[in-house]
Amino acid sequence: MVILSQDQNKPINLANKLNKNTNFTGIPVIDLSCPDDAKNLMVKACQEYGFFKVINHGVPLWLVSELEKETMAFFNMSQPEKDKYYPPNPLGYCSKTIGLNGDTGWIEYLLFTSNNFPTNNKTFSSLAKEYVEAVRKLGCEILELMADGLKIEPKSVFSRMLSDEKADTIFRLNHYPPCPNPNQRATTNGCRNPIGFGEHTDPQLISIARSNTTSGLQICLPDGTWVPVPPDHTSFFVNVDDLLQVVTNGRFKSVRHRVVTDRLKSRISMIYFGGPPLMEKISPLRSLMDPGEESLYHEFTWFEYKSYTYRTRLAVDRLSFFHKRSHPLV
Ligand SMILES: C=C1C[C@]23C[C@@]1(O)CC[C@H]2[C@@]12CC[C@H](O)[C@@](C)(C(=O)O1)[C@H]2[C@@H]3C(=O)O
Ligand SMILES: O=C(O)CCC(=O)C(=O)O
Ligand SMILES: [Fe+2]
Repeated sequence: MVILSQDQNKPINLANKLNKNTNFTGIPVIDLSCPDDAKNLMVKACQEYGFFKVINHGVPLWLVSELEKETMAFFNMSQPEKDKYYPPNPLGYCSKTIGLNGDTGWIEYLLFTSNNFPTNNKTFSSLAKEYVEAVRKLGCEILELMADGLKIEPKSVFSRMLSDEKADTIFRLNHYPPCPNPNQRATTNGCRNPIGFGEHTDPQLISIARSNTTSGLQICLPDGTWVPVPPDHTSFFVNVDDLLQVVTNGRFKSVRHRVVTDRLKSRISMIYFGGPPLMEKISPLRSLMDPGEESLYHEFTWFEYKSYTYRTRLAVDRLSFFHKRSHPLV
């Protein structure tokens, strides 16, 4: 097992010291050029960790690196220039504050929807649009493989929610500047590295992330151990989000994750959040459940879940509010 040393992101091997997760062999890697293997390995990864990396994904690398260049150019602008796109409300530019409920991080970001780009730079907005469309298609392909791997019909049972013209897509460009000053190194929950983005689960169905070569992303394993995700700028990292946990009646796990900053290097990440139409009703899929199996969650619309989410702090376990055992009468 690998965890982070106190000062830096240097991994230290504690496999013999902690008797936890000694069978964690690293982030699952799914090769999309072999769909028959991919669907089974994906289901396993979603059940065990709610997280995996995809390779041979088909998203053109030129598009990814051009968008990264434009993103860097945006964040390299002067603060007054960037502040023209502030406040996010909820879409736009923001620095240090995350959400509206008191969360902060060593981060600045741009948040927008697929057809609502906040800056007036034409190259930047058309690259972002093309990128979001390519990653949305990748998301549909991944969700179809998941349905296939779970042996449920139709294959589009999950992906139709991302391909719907009313799908609630959010796109986020994050910049984590280097954080050299120990006084600014806010720490949380036993994490001794400065926090870029505090721990949370993503509320949507799936999130698809790509970052530059700087490390920082960590995921929480089911036993509570945090493990670093080695960066890979040519691949995508896929998170199971809260809604996918609900529709699979808890078979897939929504992954808790966070980002720590680096002392010297800046980190850029681009994340597509695939949400369904706001009025989509979310509940466990009957076709997936065993005979006699009870639904773990109350039914809700994505609008209800999203509204609740945006009223809560980042680290809150939001799904428990909709869990029948925690709230039998809701
Ligand atoms: C503190 C918050 C930021 C967030 C909305 C929330 O109230 C709780 C969930 C957060 C999150 C996490 C995943 C995505 O980055 C995000 C855009 C989302 O949909 O939920 C953010 C929200 C945000 O940054 O506004
Ligand atoms: O920057 C990252 O890699 C992850 C950020 C994140 O979790 C988010 O934006 O929801
Ligand atoms: Fe996230």
